[in-house]
Amino acid sequence: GPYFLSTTGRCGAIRIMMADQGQEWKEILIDFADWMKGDLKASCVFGQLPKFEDGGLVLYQSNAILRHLGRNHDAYGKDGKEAAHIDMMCDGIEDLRLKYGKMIYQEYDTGKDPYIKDLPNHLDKFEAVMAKNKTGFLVGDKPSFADYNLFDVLLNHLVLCSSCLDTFPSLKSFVEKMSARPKIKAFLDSDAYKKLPINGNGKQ
Ligand SMILES: N[C@@H](CCC(=O)N[C@@H](CS(=O)(=O)O)C(=O)NCC(=O)O)C(=O)O
Repeated sequence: GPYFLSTTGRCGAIRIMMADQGQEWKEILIDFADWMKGDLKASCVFGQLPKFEDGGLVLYQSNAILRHLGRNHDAYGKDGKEAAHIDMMCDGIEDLRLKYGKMIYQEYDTGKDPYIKDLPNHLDKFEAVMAKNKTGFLVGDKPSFADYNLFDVLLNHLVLCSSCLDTFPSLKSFVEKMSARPKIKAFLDSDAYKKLPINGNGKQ
């Protein structure tokens, strides 16, 4: 099965997607001291983790890994139009992930409260898409890699602010339904998941 060298920040959606598909994987969480020695970093295409290996395939870039899993597990839409919309949603989620990461890594103490205050202006966009699609997923009528990506981002934001979905019923229901999927529930309840920090600097 797949094997990946992970960091903390951008592997949550990958793990949840593989868990939901019943895929076993091996994972090495690289610790900061080892990383700072530099030789592993020098071997990474972009000098960054996660690194994902699946048979002979070696991939970097968390969203490319999600798309690879989407293609291989029928989680990339039923046709080109759905795939395009799934790509669009994944890119929108990436924009939110970048904002969240900037706050976490660069300005947590001063930026957390303003970030939480502004958060509804970003979550309302995903609420509208989820409410309009009516299937309980972002695009089409079954989970795509964009759904696993959104689910991970929302779980992280619920740790940051437990009430952040209280005014977004479609997103709240989405999180409840995804959390209740048997293989995801088992994974989220596992010690392996619980011991993982959300972000590399320990802030959440
Ligand atoms: N666009 C890349 C970004 C990867 C990235 O930022 N990796 C960070 C770790 S994390 O933020 O994803 O947790 C890293 O390797 N940082 C170490 C370094 O840049 O030396 C992706 O999506 O995978």
